[in-house]
Amino acid sequence: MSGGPASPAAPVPVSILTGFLGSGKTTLLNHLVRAPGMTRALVIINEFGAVGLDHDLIARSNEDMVVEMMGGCLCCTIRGDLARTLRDAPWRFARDGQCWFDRVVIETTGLADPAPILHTLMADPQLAALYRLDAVIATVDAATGMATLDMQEEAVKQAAVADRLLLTKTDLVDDGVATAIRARLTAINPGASILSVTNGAVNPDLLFDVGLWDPASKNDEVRRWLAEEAYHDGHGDDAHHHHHDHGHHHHHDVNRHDDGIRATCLTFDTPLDAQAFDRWLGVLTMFKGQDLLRVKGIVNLADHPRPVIVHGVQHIFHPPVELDDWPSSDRRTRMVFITRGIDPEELRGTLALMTLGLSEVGLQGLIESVAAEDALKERP
Ligand SMILES: Nc1nc2c(ncn2[C@@H]2O[C@H](COP(=O)(O)OP(=O)(O)OP(=O)(O)O)[C@@H](O)[C@H]2O)c(=O)[nH]1
Repeated sequence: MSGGPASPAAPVPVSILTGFLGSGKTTLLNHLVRAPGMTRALVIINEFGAVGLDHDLIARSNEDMVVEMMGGCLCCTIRGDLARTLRDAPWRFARDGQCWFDRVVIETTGLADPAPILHTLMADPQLAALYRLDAVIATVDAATGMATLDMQEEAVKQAAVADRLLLTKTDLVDDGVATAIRARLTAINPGASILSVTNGAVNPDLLFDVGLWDPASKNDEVRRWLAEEAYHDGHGDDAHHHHHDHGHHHHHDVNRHDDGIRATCLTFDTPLDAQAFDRWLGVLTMFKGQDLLRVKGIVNLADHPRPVIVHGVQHIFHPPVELDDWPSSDRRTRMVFITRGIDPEELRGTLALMTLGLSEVGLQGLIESVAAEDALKERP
C-alpha cells in the first residue's frame, strides 16, 4: 500500500525511545503525552512479554492519541511488523481521508537492540518516503546504570546510538555517582547531550525535532552494529527478501535475548495475602536481586479494594503505588518478570505457596534452590 490521499505531505518525524529495563521510559512517555505538541502523536509501544501492562499504565490523558501495542520484540521477532505498522499507519489511522498524526514515538523494550530498528527505518524505501528518523532518546538509570552498562551489551548499544541521553533517577543517587555515570556515557557516546530527568519531567522541545540522526557521524562501534544488521538483511532476514532465503535462519523468538534472560508473566486469579506478598518480594530481592532485571506488576491484594502497582529493577523496588481504580475490568494479579537464570516455575511456585498458603514451605524451597544454584555457579 502506498500513495493515496492519506499520505503525509512531508516525512513524519519518528523518535525512538529506548533505554534499559526499568530505566524510566514509560514514566517519561507518560509525561510527554501530556505535552501540547503531542496531541497528534502516534505512540507505538513494544513490550517484551505476553501481557500488555504498559498500555494500562500509560495515562490516557489524551483521548485522541493513538497508542498501538506490539507484542514480541521489535528488534527481532516482530521487526517486519513494525515496518508494516508504519507503512499502513497513515491509512489505518486516517481521519477524513487525511493522515492524522504528525509525529511517531516508538518505545522499545528495555532489551531491544536499537540497531535493527534503526535499520528498518533507514533501509526500507517505502518507509523512507513516509518517515524520517528524528532522534534516538535513551534513558539511563542513574542508580543501576553503571552495573547495567558493565553487564548488558544492549544497554551499551542503546547509549551508543542515542542522540539524547536522559539520566533518570538522579534523585536516588549522590552527585558523585551521577558524575561518574555521566563520564561513562560521554565516553561511550560523546556526541549525545545528557539531560538529567526526574520522574519523566522534561521539556519536549529538548527531545523532539532535533533531527540529529546521521549514522556516518557516529562512532565506529555504532557503524559496526548497523553494518552487522545490513548483513543479516542480505540473508533473507527481512520480509521483502523471503525469496533469498537459503535456509539461513535466525531463530527469532522472544527468548533470542538469551544469556538466560527471559520474560515471565505470572497471573493469579485469587487476591494475594499482602503480608506474604511483601515477604516474598523481600526474599526474592535479597537472594535474586541482581538477576531480577525488571519486575512490573499490577497486584490484587486481599483486603485492598484498589490495585497496587509494583516496580522493581534489580534489587531496587520502588514503593508500591495504589492506583485509584483498576484500569480495566481485568482484576487479576499480573506480574511481568524479566530475569536472568531464574526458573519461571520457581517464581510461580514460591509466590503461590507464600501468598496462597504454605508460606514457610515456599520460602524454604526458594532458599534451597538459591543455595543449590550458587553452589553450581562456583566453578573455577
Ligand atoms: N525515584 C525515581 N524513580 C523513577 C524516576 N523515573 C522513573 N522512576 C521509577 O522507576 C520505575 C521504572 O520506571 P518505568 O518508566 O516503568 O521504566 P521503563 O523503562 O518504562 O521500564 P520497562 O518498560 O520495564 O523497560 C517506576 O517505578 C518509576 O516510577 C526518577 O527519576 N526517580
